Amino acid sequence: MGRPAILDVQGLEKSFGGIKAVDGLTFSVPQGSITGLVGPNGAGKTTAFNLIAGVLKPDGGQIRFLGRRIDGLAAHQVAAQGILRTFQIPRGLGQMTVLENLMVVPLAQPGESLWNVWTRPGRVVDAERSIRRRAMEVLEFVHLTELKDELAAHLSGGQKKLLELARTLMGDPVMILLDEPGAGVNPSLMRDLVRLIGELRDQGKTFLLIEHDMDLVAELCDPVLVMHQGRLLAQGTLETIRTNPIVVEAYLGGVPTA
Ligand SMILES: Nc1ncnc2c1ncn2[C@@H]1O[C@H](COP(=O)(O)OP(=O)(O)OP(=O)(O)O)[C@@H](O)[C@H]1O
Repeated sequence: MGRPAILDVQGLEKSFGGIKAVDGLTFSVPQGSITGLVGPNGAGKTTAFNLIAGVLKPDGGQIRFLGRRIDGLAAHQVAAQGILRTFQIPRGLGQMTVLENLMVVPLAQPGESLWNVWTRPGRVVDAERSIRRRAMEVLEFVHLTELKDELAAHLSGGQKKLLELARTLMGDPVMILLDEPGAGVNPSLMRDLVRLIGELRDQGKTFLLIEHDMDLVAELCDPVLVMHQGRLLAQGTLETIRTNPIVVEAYLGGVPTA
């Protein structure tokens, strides 16, 4: 018996003009897993992520999270259900400190409503204090406390990846979608990132991650889902998919011949 699915995707479809980026995609993500989503360039991985996260609306198909339909919900509604995806730190936030980057994560906070500012200022101050406390806890967890006053733009590639993960943790997600966590990360920070993802999984969180670095996939992911031309081509452990001739063919087809 496999682990129960936390996320279930059925027949998902998305076209851009004449291009079927996601074309009948069906897969599920086991609860408590670190599931890898791999595939050659243009396979549709990023589009699939954006459909799950509510950044894009599907043309067809269904997405269920913990048994409830989430396809077609807006990103903030998907986030409220417990799914958060990492985004590159937007350029504007580069000029804010690491701590501020966490404090401005849009959470449903009473301070957001002007009505509360006028009628219950004390509550707003309390909310800000608790956001700050939470941000400091998250920074401690990802080992960025010492850099809390540094501008985000000054961080290294790996530190930015930690900050991206930290921003999702502000919302205490059930499931985290990680977009190429290994890209541009030096080996020592990579160890930190791998350890943190493992710890968060041990705390009960589920991960779905897009990654091109197969060493990182080998270390972290089980199962691994292979996408090709908008569909699921194969799934299993990395060892089984690596030696699967259909997968090898798909990857070779995607590599330009020099
Ligand atoms: N906004 C868009 N408008 C038009 N075409 C798009 C758009 N987004 C993606 N596509 C196309 O959809 C297909 C799938 O792209 P997608 O970025 O999802 O693939 P991917 O597997 O994430 O690729 P990579 O590994 O290179 O990031 C590609 O042919 C791409 O050119």
